[in-house]
Amino acid sequence: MEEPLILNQIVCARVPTAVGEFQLCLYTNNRDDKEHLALIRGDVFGKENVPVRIHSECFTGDVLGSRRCDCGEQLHHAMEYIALEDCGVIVYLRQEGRGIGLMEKLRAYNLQDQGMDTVDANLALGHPEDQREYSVAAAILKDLGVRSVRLLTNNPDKIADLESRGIRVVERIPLIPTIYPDNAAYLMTKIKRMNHLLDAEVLQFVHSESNRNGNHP
Ligand SMILES: Nc1nc2c(ncn2[C@@H]2O[C@H](COP(=O)(O)OP(=O)(O)OP(=O)(O)O)[C@@H](O)[C@H]2O)c(=O)[nH]1
Ligand SMILES: [Zn+2]
Repeated sequence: MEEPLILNQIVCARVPTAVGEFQLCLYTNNRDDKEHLALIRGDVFGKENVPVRIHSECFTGDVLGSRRCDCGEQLHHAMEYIALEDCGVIVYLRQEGRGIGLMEKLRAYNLQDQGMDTVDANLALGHPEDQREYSVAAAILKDLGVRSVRLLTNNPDKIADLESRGIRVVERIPLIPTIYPDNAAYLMTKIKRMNHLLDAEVLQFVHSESNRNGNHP
């Protein structure tokens, strides 16, 4: 049986950003050697209906603004949303590349440039389509005293996983991506093969964009 998860909050520091000030708290745990993070606005302890984003690290999207995916935009939308509410948490999980790491994600990108979609590229490299789980995220939310969440996500598996770990998700807040020629096929795959909850209009737009650009997602 798996060892019980032990989580330690090591340090928190003030981070002023373009959308105001946050506290950034760093956690260690006994399951992996990653420094998982919580970016916190306001007093969330004991609160219900807290806006929460569980974000998986994407160096290319989050730092470089890559348009292969919608990660960078999702992170910034979540920060803006939480700033407007003046309350909320972004749990930043260091599970780069849906858990396969940056090296393998870059290999997967090369396979995608040869015509595979994001799911088949992972499978071709010997990885599951999604290697993530959210035990550390749930433990961080419990550590912060968050009682129920309004989750910023399009991923139904993330909601189910969190709920199975005792986090009450009272609402889903959709994240609507900007569609570019470089991410249209990728978004379509997320809708069709990963059950992501993107609106019908987005689906239609993705269709017309990918047809216009001759892509076949
Ligand atoms: N292996 C792999 N990982 C990717 C690819 N594109 C983005 N990622 C990673 O996918 C993770 C984000 O997952 P997404 O599928 O974009 O979104 P999600 O977290 O499942 O769902 P949302 O909450 O709606 O954002 C990050 O860790 C990215 O590094 C890809 O083509 N291949
Ligand atoms: Zn990304």
